[in-house]
Amino acid sequence: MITGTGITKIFKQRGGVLGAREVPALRGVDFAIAKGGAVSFIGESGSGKTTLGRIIAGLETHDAGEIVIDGVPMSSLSHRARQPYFRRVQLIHQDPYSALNPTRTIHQTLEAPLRLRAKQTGRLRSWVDGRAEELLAMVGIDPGYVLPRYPHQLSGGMRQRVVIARALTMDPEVLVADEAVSMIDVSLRLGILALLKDLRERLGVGVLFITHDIATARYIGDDGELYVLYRGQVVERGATEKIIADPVHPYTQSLLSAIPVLHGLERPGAERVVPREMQREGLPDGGCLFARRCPFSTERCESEMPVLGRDGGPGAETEQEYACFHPERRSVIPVGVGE
Ligand SMILES: Nc1ncnc2c1ncn2[C@@H]1O[C@H](COP(=O)(O)OP(=O)(O)OP(=O)(O)O)[C@@H](O)[C@H]1O
Repeated sequence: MITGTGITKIFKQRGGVLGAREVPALRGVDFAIAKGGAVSFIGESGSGKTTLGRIIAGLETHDAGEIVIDGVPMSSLSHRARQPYFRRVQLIHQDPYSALNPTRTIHQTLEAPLRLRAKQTGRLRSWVDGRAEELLAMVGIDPGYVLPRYPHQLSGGMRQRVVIARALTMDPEVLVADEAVSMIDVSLRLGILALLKDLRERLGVGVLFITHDIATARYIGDDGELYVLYRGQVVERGATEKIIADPVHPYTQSLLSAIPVLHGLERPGAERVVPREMQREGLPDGGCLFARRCPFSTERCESEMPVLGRDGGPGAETEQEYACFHPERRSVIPVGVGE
């Protein structure tokens, strides 16, 4: 189990004439990823998804908050002592082209981490080659074909499978898949998503899926949890299917309204939420982060920041949380014709 409480990250960007400026990438994010669970973080570009994934994988520091892995708060450990914990979280890079060293064969790519793993777990070195073959077979590629080859000799889809196999060398509990299919050919995407789903079922490995695309979040974690991030804040959280069917936050509703309708098969939902153009000047200070774009915002939204709250109170049957003063369910998703 991996949990985060109040995860906050502020980047200092060197500005032009105005000097350095602080960019809050994450504003007190709470999350929990259970073993074998599927959690998706969704949000538009700049919402803080990648930063959060990197923090969870131990590749980025945070300014406030706590990450707890298997009951151990990471802040209580030295940098060195944290490493075995962060080994349990492996990041799958979105770009399979730059993620693999072009000068190494796939055999060499897998051999190095497997040797380390053999040492850590007291196995013989002879275990390494067999394990490399096993992992490649597990991700659906022929070891005999792939092992002697260099990355440039493989398709994007195959490379992404090798990247996943490499992540599995460390026996992770959680795979962080950051836009894992965005850079590979559309025709190969479903195969990679199906593989991640399969690994969840077969190995019980948890998947943290980071995406701007609600359809992929739905595919990978239809039984999981969805977190909707907007400008570093979780604005809605709950069971993926529930949020997709019944979004409450206007930002989530606007994301779902943007899903294209399949002509002849679907018709648009009864309502559509279209965000207003963002005005650069006068960004809300202290108010709801979405207020200036929200078609339903009121004076209160401009001056007070809503916090994530539970629907129906503690113990409510469905646990859906949202940060909005004017929650209203709107049926925005396309519905099948004849339903
Ligand atoms: N190394 C960095 N230095 C300064 N600012 C950064 C850095 N990394 C991210 N940011 C800023 O932090 C905010 C969140 O970025 P992040 O990449 O986490 O968002 P994202 O939701 O993953 O976006 P995308 O989908 O475009 O990758 C953005 O405003 C970004 O400009």
